[in-house]
Amino acid sequence: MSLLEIKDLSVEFSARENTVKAVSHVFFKVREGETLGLIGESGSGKSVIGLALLRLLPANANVSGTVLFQGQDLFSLRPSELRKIRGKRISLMPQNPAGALNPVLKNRLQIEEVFEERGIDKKEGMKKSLRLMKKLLLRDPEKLCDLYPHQLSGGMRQRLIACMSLSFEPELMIADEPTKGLDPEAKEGAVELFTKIKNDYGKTMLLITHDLDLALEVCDRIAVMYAGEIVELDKASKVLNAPSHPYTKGLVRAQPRNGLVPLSGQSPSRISLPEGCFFHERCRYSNIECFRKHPEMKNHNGGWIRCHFQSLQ
Ligand SMILES: Nc1ncnc2c1ncn2[C@@H]1O[C@H](COP(=O)(O)OP(=O)(O)OP(=O)(O)O)[C@@H](O)[C@H]1O
Ligand code: NI
Repeated sequence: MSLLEIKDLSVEFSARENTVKAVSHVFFKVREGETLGLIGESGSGKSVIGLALLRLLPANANVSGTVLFQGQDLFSLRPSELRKIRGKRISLMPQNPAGALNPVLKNRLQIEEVFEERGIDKKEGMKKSLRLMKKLLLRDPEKLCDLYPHQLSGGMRQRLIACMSLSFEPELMIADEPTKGLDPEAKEGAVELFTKIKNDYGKTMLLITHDLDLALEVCDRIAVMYAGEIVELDKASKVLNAPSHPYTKGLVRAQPRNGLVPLSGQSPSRISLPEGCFFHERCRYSNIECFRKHPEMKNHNGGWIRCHFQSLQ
């Protein structure tokens, strides 16, 4: 069964006299126990999806579509009902973990405060967090709790936040750019961390990342975003080792291990998107049809692709 189902999700931001189309007609399901990756270049709409489904976007965001969590429509919940889900049944590890911790509070107090805010006994919560910290590769967690956030490395901070999120036993974890700003060693640690969260705790995850190595190691399936829409969705190994969409091919070739061949050109303006395929200007296969007609998502070798010429690839 799908734990999360997103149907026709669109997000527009009104900014002065313009409208920015951040996310357009996104569909996907995340099955119980599955890790779905969201990849795509900066500005493609990944974080906005994570924030939209928890209704955490600012007031100038116009959101449409349906988000079902265990069959329950999150967009029709009252704020009090949503608060019971947010941070507890669905946890979000934000894009900037440093910003998620208060710099003047020792780690122990941060953890206790998070439990208090959610109406959970802080001593109980602390015990649970410490147990998780031991399991999730943090040495000497007691000592770590007596330090301030800035005394921890980026990787340690991330583990601390992961433990805090996991202690609420969320059914779904959303992690936004968990390896951003980490050094190579900490990045490897993050792969280990998320693999453990997935395998030992069987968590269902939505993993938003630029880090294709992390995505390949941890994700079961991957959705590739371009200019606010999904252009390819398939098993992780297929998307990253044998991509079908010309954009995904470019993204994979731009990886250091594949020669760092950059994808030329820029993604289109989100204020006036092209009529045809959003990728046509940068695509080496494009022709007149791509210029005129916006491609629909189609089945392709068991996955999904938004391209007029998938049969040629
Ligand atoms: N509050 C906002 N007001 C106006 N536009 C916004 C707002 N938040 C996001 N956007 C726009 O929405 C689009 C998608 O942004 P988003 O942050 O989801 O990208 P992303 O894929 O997460 O990028 P990155 O990889 O850099 O984190 C961008 O064009 C961005 O400028
Ligand atoms: Ni983002």
